[in-house]
Amino acid sequence: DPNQAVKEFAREIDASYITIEAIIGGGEFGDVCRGKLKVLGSPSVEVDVAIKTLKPGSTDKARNDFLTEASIMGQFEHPNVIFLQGVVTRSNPVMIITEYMENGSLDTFLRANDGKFQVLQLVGMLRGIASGMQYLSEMNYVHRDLAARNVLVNAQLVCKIADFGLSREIESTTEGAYTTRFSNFQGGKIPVRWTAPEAIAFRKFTSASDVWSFGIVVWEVMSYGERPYWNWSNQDVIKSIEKGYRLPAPMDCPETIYQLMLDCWQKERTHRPMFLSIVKTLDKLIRCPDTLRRIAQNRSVNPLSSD
Ligand SMILES: NC(=O)c1cccc(Nc2nccc(Nc3c(Cl)ccc4c3OCO4)n2)c1
Repeated sequence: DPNQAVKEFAREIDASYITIEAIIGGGEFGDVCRGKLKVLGSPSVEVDVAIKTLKPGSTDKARNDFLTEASIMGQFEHPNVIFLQGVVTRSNPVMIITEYMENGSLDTFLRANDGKFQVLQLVGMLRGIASGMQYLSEMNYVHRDLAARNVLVNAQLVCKIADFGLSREIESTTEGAYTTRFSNFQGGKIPVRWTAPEAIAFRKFTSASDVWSFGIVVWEVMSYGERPYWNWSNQDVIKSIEKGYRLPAPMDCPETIYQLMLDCWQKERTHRPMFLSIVKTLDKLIRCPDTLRRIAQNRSVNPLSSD
């Protein structure tokens, strides 16, 4: 029962403890705002928070789907997973309150800062994402939609996994991130260019398919937010991957990081690394920066050409 779950895993916050300061984004259910939350027990102390509001007049199903994200988020506690402060459900609008991530979503942040970070900073972001995903996989949570757009960045460049729940933000364009392959989400709006072949073909979503998506996130980060497979159609992406094509190394990408991507994109899911080993690999590269000096060749071959 979604209402029971949100009571069990999410603290009820009185709306009088919340001050909304600005609208910073929008989503499927309503606005995303920046604001302040009075700290319980010390009302003169306030913390920065992000506030997701459910647009008034939403159906009970939309309310349940909206609050499912909070029920899931409320079960997690990890430095690389977005922290839930609580929910407002006893007054309108219904709200989800989380820690505030100053730099917003990772894809937008990277595009706005193209070329501005050292490789070591980019690898540090990836290490955080892998660590958050290792924790979620240990909690037996399969994300199904790991992508740079669903990772948030704070002022210290710490990356945290966000966007939990059954429903998914639905892209407006047909060729957006999500494509309908089945009638409802349990296989429905699939973000094809981030999704492992077995999950596309027969809905086999596992932590190993999340590892495939992580490989695409690595490519997105090293490409400063480039769109995976550029403007290719989703069908061309599926056909090319089936023929063995893989994304080329981004410009100036270390050989070891490109090899990690290729490992995550093994066709056989049992041959892909686990998140635990990915974190260890990234830790070794960060401890020995010389291993990041050798740059991968930036070659690309058109996979659909007849030859
Ligand atoms: N354009 C933006 O959305 C934006 C811009 C700048 C900073 C943030 N920052 C930001 N920080 C934390 C969370 C979110 N968004 C978010 C998510 Cl992803 C899931 C659930 C939830 C949220 O807020 C409250 O409940 N955002 C978001």
